[in-house]
Amino acid sequence: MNTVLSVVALDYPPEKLAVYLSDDGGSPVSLYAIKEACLFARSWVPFCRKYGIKTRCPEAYFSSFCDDERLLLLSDNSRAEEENIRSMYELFKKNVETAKCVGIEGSVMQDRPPLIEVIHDNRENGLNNNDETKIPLVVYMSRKKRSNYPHHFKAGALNTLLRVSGIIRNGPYVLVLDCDMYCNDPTSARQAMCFHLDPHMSRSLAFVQNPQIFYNVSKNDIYDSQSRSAYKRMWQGMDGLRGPTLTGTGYYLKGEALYGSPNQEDAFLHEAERSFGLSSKFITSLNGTSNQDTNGKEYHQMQFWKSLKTWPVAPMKTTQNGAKRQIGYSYDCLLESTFTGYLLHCKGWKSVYLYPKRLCFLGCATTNMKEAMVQRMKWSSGLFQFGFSRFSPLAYGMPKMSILQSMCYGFFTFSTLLSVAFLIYGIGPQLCLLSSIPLYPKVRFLTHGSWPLRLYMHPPPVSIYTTSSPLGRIIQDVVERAKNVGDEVDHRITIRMPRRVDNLLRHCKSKFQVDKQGHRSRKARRVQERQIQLPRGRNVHDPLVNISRAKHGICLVGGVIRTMRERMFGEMFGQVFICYWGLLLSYPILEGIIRKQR
Ligand SMILES: O=c1ccn([C@@H]2O[C@H](COP(=O)(O)OP(=O)(O)O[C@H]3O[C@H](CO)[C@@H](O)[C@H](O)[C@H]3O)[C@@H](O)[C@H]2O)c(=O)[nH]1
Ligand SMILES: [Mn+2]
Repeated sequence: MNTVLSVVALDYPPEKLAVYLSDDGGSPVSLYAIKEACLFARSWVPFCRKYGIKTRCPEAYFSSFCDDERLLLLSDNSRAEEENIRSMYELFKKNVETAKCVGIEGSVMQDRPPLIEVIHDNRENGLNNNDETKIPLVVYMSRKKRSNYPHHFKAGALNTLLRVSGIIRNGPYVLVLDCDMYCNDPTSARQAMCFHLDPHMSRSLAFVQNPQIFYNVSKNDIYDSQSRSAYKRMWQGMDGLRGPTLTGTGYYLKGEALYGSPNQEDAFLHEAERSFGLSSKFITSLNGTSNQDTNGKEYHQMQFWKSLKTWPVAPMKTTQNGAKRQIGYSYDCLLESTFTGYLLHCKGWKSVYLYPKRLCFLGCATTNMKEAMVQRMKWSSGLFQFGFSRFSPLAYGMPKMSILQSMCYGFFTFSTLLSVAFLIYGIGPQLCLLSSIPLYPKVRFLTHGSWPLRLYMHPPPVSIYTTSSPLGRIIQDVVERAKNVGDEVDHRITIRMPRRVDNLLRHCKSKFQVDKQGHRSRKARRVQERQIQLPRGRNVHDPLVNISRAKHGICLVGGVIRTMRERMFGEMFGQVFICYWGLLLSYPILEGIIRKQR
């Protein structure tokens, strides 16, 4: 509910804002929680507006992370008010946590009817409310589910949301936010609108993407949650082409982009019924005329869902030559966001990367190795499937976008194949060391692989030099990048490679797995994050990781003894180094395995 509260409090005219919660679990507790959250929001939002509070996610605001903000903003007089709000928040949390005790059903039914409920209607008391106390429209939605019927996971939920929101308020721009993220800057919508309303780019701009950054990443970031290579480099680079790809959360999308092509003068509305099906309400909303008063009762009725004609299969549009074309979020790939973003780029839409100093959105990263692996596996298998589908960037994408852009997409989708190279790289040099077969030129440093980059060490004088002189800073930057490459190589060998094997072992078929949702306790997460947390019980990765470590160790010891005996220091230097670093860098995983075995 913190996600909802943080967007309800966005610094944007409340009458132009509508917040929809899609509860794909269909849990009565969520419905109860959002009602309670709305009650709390009536005090929380005016409080935030009054004191210009930046962190409008209450859990974050009342945590120790925001001590400075609280001290800066609040004078002694307002302390009492803040205490009052805090106790209201605690009460809200307690009510939700104990909801099951007061008879609210906690279990989730597999087969269930759709439900939509307007939780807060900002028009019910007329439009003359005091702006300070007004909050936007809040709607709860849970779509129909049948256990024997595909629901298409998040893409299905998003398409239903698009239809529902199209009929209720029909906002032209949509912010998609996962339930494990929150809005960290109330001006985020205004920032995005600067791009969307810019006359130079608005006609072809489909979405403004924010990076997906997590608040609970420790200094070591052992699970690589920051995805630095993506958010700090690749997305910036793609911004110079047609823009970064869609990352699934924290983006402001122009709804129209999903239905038509850029620079099209509403042409997609001709013969709209043929194109979008028989929902007259939805057609009206596409014409931009639907802006109904929300009458809470109306949405309880099945009639509403009937009029909506929710898409059971991929939403289709019939083009002028009679061919069917998919619209909305695509169901062709489990990574619905990246894939839909790619299709938008293929149609000629552009995107923008927004990476402000104060991040607009913050999320909760995975907290143990199993979760991290499951998530990465979902991404890699989704991308792999996409790369080899008929929509492959190298076949379908190449004629529709620039070579550079299709190469970027090609890199995402085929980088899974690099694991084969890394597998060879992680076995070959070590075994050759053991058998005294030199692979690298005699200590010729900058010629092969990433191992020389890892030579970088950080003694104090080097640190002082690198931080105090401009040249030093450049060197430091280069070295940081080199280290990142090194980390990436190591990450591939130690984490991605076993994951691929695991993926293959698990019936060679991709499966969508949802991670544990919600915001985790920051403190608990920080403590955990210092050490790798391996899941309990036997895991298919353990033997692989153990074999890999044992091989590194044996090859290192055996290889060094042999090198010394045969006096081949120069020839074997590179291979000895690889073994040494391999062992050293995988220490956290070894530690995790040992701790788990104990
Ligand atoms: O059947 C489903 C499955 C998921 N979700 C929602 O989708 C979001 C993302 O799901 P999550 O399990 O958190 O996936 P992650 O791997 O953490 O998500 C990353 O990867 C997804 C693509 O698989 C992107 O869409 C996300 O934005 C990105 O954060 C969450 O809000 C879920 O509630 C649904 O609504 N219905
Ligand atoms: Mn998530």
